[in-house]
Amino acid sequence: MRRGRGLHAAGAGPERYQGYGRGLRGISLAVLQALEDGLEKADADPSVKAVMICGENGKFSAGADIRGFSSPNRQGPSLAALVSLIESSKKPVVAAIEGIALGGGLEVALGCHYRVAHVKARMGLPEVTLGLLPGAEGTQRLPRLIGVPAALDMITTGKHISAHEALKLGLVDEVVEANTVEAAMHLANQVIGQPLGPRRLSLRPVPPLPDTDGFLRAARLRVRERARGCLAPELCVQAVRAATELPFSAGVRRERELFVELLSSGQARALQYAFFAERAVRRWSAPGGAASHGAAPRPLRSAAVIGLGTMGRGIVTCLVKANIPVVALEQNLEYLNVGRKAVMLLLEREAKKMEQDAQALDFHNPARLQFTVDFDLLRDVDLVIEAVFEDMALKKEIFHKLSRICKPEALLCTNTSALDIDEIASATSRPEQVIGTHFFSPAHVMRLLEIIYGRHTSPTAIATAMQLARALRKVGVVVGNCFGFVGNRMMFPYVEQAVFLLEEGSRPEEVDQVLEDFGFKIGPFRMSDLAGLDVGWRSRQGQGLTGPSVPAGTPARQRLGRRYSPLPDLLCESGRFGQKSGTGWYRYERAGGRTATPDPGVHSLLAQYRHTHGIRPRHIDQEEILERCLFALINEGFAILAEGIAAGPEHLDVIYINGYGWPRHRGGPMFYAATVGLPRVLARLQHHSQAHPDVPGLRPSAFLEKLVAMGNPPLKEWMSYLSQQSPRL
Ligand SMILES: CCCCCCCCCCCCC[C@H](O)CC(=O)SCCNC(=O)CCNC(=O)[C@H](O)C(C)(C)COP(=O)(O)OP(=O)(O)OC[C@H]1O[C@@H](n2cnc3c(N)ncnc32)[C@H](O)[C@@H]1OP(=O)(O)O
Repeated sequence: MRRGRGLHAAGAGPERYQGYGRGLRGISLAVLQALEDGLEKADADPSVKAVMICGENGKFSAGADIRGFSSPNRQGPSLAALVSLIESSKKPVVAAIEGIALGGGLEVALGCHYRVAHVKARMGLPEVTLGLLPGAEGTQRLPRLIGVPAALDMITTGKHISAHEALKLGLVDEVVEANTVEAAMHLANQVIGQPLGPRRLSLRPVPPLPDTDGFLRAARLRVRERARGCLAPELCVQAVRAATELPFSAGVRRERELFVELLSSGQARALQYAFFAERAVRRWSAPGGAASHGAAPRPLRSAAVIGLGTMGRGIVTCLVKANIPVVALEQNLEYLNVGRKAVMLLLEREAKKMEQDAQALDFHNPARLQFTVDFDLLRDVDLVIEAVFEDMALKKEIFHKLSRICKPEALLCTNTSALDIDEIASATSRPEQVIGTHFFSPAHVMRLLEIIYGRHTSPTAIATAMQLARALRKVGVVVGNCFGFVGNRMMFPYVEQAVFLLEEGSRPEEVDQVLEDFGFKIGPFRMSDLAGLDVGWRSRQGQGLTGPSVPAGTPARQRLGRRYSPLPDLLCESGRFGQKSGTGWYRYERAGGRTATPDPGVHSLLAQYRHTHGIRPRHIDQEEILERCLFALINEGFAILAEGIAAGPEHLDVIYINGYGWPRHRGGPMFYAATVGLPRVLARLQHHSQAHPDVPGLRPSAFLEKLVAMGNPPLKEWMSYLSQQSPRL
């Protein structure tokens, strides 16, 4: 056996090529070149009878180098040419797929005549998640191999499938549990001399459907609806349509045109930014120079959750799914039984979704999941997540108890969406072990975990909380401690603007529509109805903004010298709490219903309100709705960055994409601001601020002003313009 640079060759029998994507950096030009040279050599060498291609380090390939798309003409065409070269080889070529074969990696495998996969391998065409489509002829070969419905599903969702699924679909020829490379070599030896024509996918017809055109039209509508303005899924459908209507070579040309269209759309740039931002936020920094590279997490072998309300139930569910044994605690048996039933129901549902892995959840086993009212059972757990309702006194009481009962190294987390972590930590004797873990509802579904360090939180505690996020398959983002942290703090001015727009003349459904057309999953009013209007009402009462504690004579629409809208309070006072009560900003089919219908009752309440306060309603166009809501949110983002509450704009963007339904193809609010251009964002904020001088949220942040004065630098450089890093970081 000869060994070259990641390239292995056997004399007689199969030639073996290795070297796909060192680590996970994507297919490099060197690998492309090595494969091309090797294939040519193998074809020319009569002693070589077959060829086997495998990956390095147990991974076939993560696909093309995503960072290389900024210079696509260098890498792109040569990958497609390589796939064709493989397919046209006169000797059988077998792919040995271990680990992953994604994107361009799977397209290379599709160029091979046979594919053998390890049982744990995963395959997929995730280009759509990067705003692209499989551009190395994958949209033309895959439907020819597995048919239009299955190919379309893989290409438009980007999902990864298991080796067994791939075998079922006919994507691979064999699945092995032992040595994949040996099995591929064995298969290569067996097929030497067999005709290759039928194995060349480009020569095969696409398997017909009874009504291919109707199927594709329906698919296009379906993906368009799901995509919320993202182009890639729809163009993926068009590329697959080309496979059904055109000869292979014309289909490839169409695929390339569509690829180039996507590449230049701006959405691809946003989605690729989001991909790298999600990885960048894994690196964190905290007070005193502590950072991810210098902090090791503690092991997480067991956990406890306190409080089995909506959040607690979801948190227990994701801990069980992550194989972490859980003690679930409630304050009394009545609440415990209600909570237990709800958790079991959630877990049954999750088990059903997971199908073959359901057994592994084993949640009826008390060693895996135990329900109790006894705090003493928390003595030995590695981690406690308190998830009771937002009441500072209650939380402090619980943390005081925890610091007496739990072992000294236990991580003490509070699931809060706004409360002061330092104040909660002050109730314990070990504030360095206290950290905020802000889960998003439903906690077993939403990917975001906002991790909030307090003044005394130790680097080990932060590292352990990040480890928790990873174990739960969530995106953890480390942020500083302030009211509302990052996500909710940016949300306040956004929602505030939405309500002010209602005062001035808009209707809830108009505002929601504009923001949903922008790409948000749901607009601010539908969102408030879903979350429950009483939550904010209670919080405002607590802050003394509404209710009996407001001093007599306070103007109805003013608090502390700034504009205030009592509209949400009025709704709550009339029993409109959102979905749970059947009425809120919309009306619903029943209490707990989910279908929002514009409510004439709200329209007349608004008319009455404007009349009472002498507001003459005006028509507000879409642009103003967008600008006032989004730029207010972005403006708060700049203030957060300037205060050092987050380490960079990527953190804010990842939080918004994963926790607040911000459209991923717009890259997050700060990326969006960069796309719009900071000078324009500033100018429009100045304009709206002049029109509404009593709204501080519209007053441009000094950091935004500075960035504009510095010539609108690229987002990557923003943080270097802060005169000094905040003491928090
Ligand atoms: C103007 C004229 C133009 C004409 C052109 C016309 C023709 C065009 C032809 C184009 C050919 C297109 C070919 C193909 O269709 C396109 C592609 O292949 S796109 C890439 C598809 N692949 C992916 O999307 C996979 C992305 N990666 C992942 O999903 C995950 O990383 C993983 C592989 C599942 C592994 O997950 P983890 O184990 O959790 O590891 P990480 O995610 O942390 O990754 C580790 C490290 O690796 C980096 N990385 C991973 N994949 C890539 C990649 N494909 N490219 C570059 N870098 C990658 C990742 O960023 C991490 O880096 P770190 O953060 O640690 O620095």
